[in-house]
Amino acid sequence: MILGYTAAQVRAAEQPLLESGPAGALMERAAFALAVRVGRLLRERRGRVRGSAVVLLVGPGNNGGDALHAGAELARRGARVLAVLTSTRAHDAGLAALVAAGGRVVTVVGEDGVPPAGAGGAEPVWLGDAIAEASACDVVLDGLLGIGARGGLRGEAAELVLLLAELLADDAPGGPAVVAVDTPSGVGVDDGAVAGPLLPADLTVTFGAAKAGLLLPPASGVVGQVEVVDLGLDLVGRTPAVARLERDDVAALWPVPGASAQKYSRGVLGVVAGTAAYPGAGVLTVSGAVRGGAGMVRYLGPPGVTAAVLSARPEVVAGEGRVQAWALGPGVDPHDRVQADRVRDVLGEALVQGLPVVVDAGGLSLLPGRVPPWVVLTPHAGELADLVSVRTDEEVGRAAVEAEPLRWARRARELTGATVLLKGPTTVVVGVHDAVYAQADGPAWLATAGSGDVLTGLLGALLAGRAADVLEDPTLAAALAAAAALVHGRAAERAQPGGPVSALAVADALPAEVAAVLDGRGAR
Ligand SMILES: NC(=O)C1=CN([C@@H]2O[C@H](COP(=O)(O)OP(=O)(O)OC[C@H]3O[C@@H](n4cnc5c(N)ncnc54)[C@H](OP(=O)(O)O)[C@@H]3O)[C@@H](O)[C@H]2O)[C@@H](O)CC1
Ligand SMILES: Nc1ncnc2c1ncn2[C@@H]1O[C@H](COP(=O)(O)OP(=O)(O)O)[C@@H](O)[C@H]1O
Ligand SMILES: [K+]
Repeated sequence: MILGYTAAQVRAAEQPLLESGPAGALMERAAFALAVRVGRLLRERRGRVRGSAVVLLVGPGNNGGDALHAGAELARRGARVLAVLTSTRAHDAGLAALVAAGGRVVTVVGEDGVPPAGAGGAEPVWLGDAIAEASACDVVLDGLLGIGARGGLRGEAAELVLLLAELLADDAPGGPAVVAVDTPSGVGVDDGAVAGPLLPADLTVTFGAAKAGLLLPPASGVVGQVEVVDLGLDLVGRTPAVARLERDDVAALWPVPGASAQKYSRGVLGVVAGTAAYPGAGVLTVSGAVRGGAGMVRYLGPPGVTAAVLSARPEVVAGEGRVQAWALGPGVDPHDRVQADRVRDVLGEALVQGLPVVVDAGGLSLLPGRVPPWVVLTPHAGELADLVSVRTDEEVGRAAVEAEPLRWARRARELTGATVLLKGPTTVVVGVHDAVYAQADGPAWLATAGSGDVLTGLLGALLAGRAADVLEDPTLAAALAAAAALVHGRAAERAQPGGPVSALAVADALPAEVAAVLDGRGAR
């Protein structure tokens, strides 16, 4: 599990180490680890460190200090290192170390070509020249802002990043790798907000612990691979702001049949999905459930859709009967009276009986005022925007939700009482006690019609398999939702690595992905 902490939590955990060790020791350790990692990257790209070109983008604080010290280490190993200062202040010891190691320092600040005070006599250069150097080097280190950032980048740093990011986005492969120092500069360290220009990173080397903003969307889309440098911070007892499950965590959550299992004990899922207008949603939802490992699936819907469901998945049983959980709503047009009433009735009954339920798509507008946390909503951004807008006098649009997914997922949880899984490139789950998960497991190919229906069925199967546990401990609902998002995302990659997938292909890849997750755990 990767845990993400706030800037304040990391600073508090650093404090005892800063007080007990010699001045600058922590930064030197951080910078040395950064240099080792960048050295590895340079060897992968150029065969060796000596002779390679590294450009440091340096801001006013300790984040710039990290970049300068790492640059000094790389210069000692023979790299050609250029530091570009974007502020009138820069970390003194870092500057001195870089200069002593043979690095060059330029500044893009200063009026009329006069170098700024306190920048070690840096040579003034035009912004365009600094950008040309950065775009032609092997690795750019983004050390403009770290956990001291307040809001997005401003001033010369913002201009530099805007233009460089545009240039690198347009460039064919072969441009520099971008390594973010601690965080891509200017991201919301605690909330993953993106306000202003950013340099998307290939790799983020983060110090002490992952910062929450690196895991949360939209920033999670620009961090590249995240590597945590262990600085020995003691974070025990501090509740992380966000968690990201990995395969081992999911293995521990997944219901595995014991030797004496039978289909009913494994969990029966009831599905109400699909209408004459959207029959495929019924097929995809039951496919997610059957392929995801439900003990049994019961389907309720119009005769035409039932026929399609049974022809695609003969394992399904049509009609009513006892279930341990429900999956409701994919392909349900709220104007289709019969199927909409069925969703309402089933939901009402499930709430009375106290059964876990997944509610998706058309089912979201049929939800009563308040529901318990073992009801899991699975909207995409547009559906969540509608849900909030209908229940408040706030006029929320899809773009607003995409800009601040966690904020709006929390709002939806507050308004409904449900556990909320907000789908997107990074899927955010908010559950009981404000537990937050952020999963980024699927390729962008997963953004294809019907793939959300498969997730609904899969999560339904999971809730049915662990229904009693979820009711006893409702915090589990969010963890299971995050687990379903992981398996769903990885199944898409497994279905066609690096290429397009159809929703049904994602469902078909679920058994192999579940087996891979469980590999080594054994049956319990
Ligand atoms: N603690 C430790 O021992 C260790 C810390 N480490 C490293 O330190 C980093 C944190 O360093 P930090 O605290 O100096 O903050 P940092 O992010 O470099 O810059 C803040 C400065 O930028 C400015 N500024 C703020 N917002 C701005 C904006 N939007 N646009 C423009 N400017 C803005 C603001 O200046 P002000 O506006 O207040 O004058 C402020 O001075 C951390 O990420 C990690 O890399 C590691 O070495 C491990 C050991
Ligand atoms: N850019 C992306 N990268 C990875 N996964 C994505 C991306 N965009 C969407 N997804 C995932 O694809 C699925 C789409 O679901 P949804 O929007 O409900 O589609 P549908 O309603 O057609 O089934 C979700 O699981 C979502 O998390
Ligand atoms: K940075």
